[in-house]
Amino acid sequence: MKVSVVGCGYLGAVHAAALASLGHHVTGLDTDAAKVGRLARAEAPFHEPGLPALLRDGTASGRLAFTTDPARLAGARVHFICVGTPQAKAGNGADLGQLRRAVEALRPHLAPGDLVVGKSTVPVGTAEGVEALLAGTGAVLAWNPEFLRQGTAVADSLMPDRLVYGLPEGDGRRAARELLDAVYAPLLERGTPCVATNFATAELIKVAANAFLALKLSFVNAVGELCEQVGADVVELAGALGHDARIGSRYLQAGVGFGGGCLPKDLRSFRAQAQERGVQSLDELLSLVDGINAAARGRAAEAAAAMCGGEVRGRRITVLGAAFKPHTDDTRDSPALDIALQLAAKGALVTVSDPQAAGHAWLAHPQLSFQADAMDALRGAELTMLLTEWPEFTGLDPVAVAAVVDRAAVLDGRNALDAGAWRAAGWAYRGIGQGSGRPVGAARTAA
Ligand SMILES: NC(=O)C1=CN([C@@H]2O[C@H](COP(=O)(O)OP(=O)(O)OC[C@H]3O[C@@H](n4cnc5c(N)ncnc54)[C@H](O)[C@@H]3O)[C@@H](O)[C@H]2O)C=CC1
Ligand SMILES: O=C(O)[C@H]1O[C@H](OP(=O)(O)OP(=O)(O)OC[C@H]2O[C@@H](n3ccc(=O)[nH]c3=O)[C@H](O)[C@@H]2O)[C@H](O)[C@@H](O)[C@@H]1O
Repeated sequence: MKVSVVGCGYLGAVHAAALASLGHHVTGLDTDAAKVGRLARAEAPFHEPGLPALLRDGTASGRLAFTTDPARLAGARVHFICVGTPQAKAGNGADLGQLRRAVEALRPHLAPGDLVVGKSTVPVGTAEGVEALLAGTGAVLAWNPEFLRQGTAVADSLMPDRLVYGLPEGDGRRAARELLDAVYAPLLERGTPCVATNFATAELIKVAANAFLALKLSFVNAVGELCEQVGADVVELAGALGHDARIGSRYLQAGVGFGGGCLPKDLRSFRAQAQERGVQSLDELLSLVDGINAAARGRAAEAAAAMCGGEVRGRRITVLGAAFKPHTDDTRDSPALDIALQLAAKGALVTVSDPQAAGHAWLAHPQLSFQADAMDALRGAELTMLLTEWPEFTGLDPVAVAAVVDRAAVLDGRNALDAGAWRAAGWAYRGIGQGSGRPVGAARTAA
């Protein structure tokens, strides 16, 4: 089938390439000419494992093209809208400007019977507004939220846990369902569960899923704070909770909290939606989740000060990680960068290393020093902080690292290092939420 994808960022570029791999003819549209240029040359404009191969295959097959010209979307039967819905500059709500402009640009090129499919994450009620914008075109609207994670976006797109269809009331409902089923036929044939519902439920499923993940993370991080005070270990506690199938072990990795372009802004948008409709309990719950997450970053900065003897001013601190999580170059609302900036603001001499995100981060934050190579970044460090658990960092040899730092003290902000191995190599190791009873700040000088 001929389909279009409007907005080719972290979601849209992967969606376009994945649809081409399913056999569809895909044209991707973006307003960013540089991004379109790279995609048209089958180059991924950001780091996403598996995407370069998918782009190369799609381009070579002649089924994948990219453009900045909305007129080239005419003739496609299904149009996926994947533009950004960031947090508005003022308040917690989402900024829907990209969405409105994308629909307006697409509108003149729609034909009766076309299906427009919203994939962007939006506040409840948005689809109804988009439907009104499409009036007179003869096109039908559906909302099909996306659940992919950056870093595993290709696999998540091709093997999702479920599909959600928000379908219109009335005449267009059956046609919308049939077209979506045709687009996702290979996934449905494999037995992927599909939930077909109305617009409002589909919109809320998406934000509720992200808010629930955030809730789980803030829960374990708040419990971790108590663990630290009483000599308990949140890693062991979370492992034990995870054995209970009703709780599950995923999203219980305690540390410096969640970040990225979605969980934080979706949590706040959901809050704004609850607030607008007077659902105070949900508003307050989400506000606590957000507050606990912000506090986790502050506590990591405080722990760093404690490990430096109470004061970070003038101390050389190496931060391992700039991306909001491993396997992406995305630094949007990154806990690692936030903590690095908090420490730099207090006068620490911060050097950051990241296998993929250092370039982005350096452009935005010239007050931090960056080193591409982790060992170079660690040379002379008085405190090492692991804040993004890239395998390049968790696989570091603590003996080799101890030989290049000034003080062998490490704060493991993701509880991802082998604590026993680091301690055995002479390191003062501290994990977040791990109240081992060891005196904080008792860093041993490297041999
Ligand atoms: N990043 C992710 O892992 C996921 C994102 N989402 C949702 O998907 C949406 C997009 O997110 P990202 O891809 O992360 O954002 P992004 O900022 O990486 O991508 C948005 C793209 O849309 C383009 N754009 C803006 N206005 C446009 C217009 N009028 N016409 C054509 N292109 C336009 C931008 O240039 C940019 O390339 C958001 O609603 C997000 O919440 C949902 C699931 C996963
Ligand atoms: O709407 C979105 O954009 C996406 O948001 C998240 O995906 P993503 O932001 O790519 O990243 P996650 O893997 O969910 O991680 C989010 C944050 O939580 C942190 N995290 C995750 C898991 C964990 O156990 N502990 C933890 O601190 C990560 O380090 C990261 O900062 C959701 O997992 C996706 O389902 C959703 O589609």
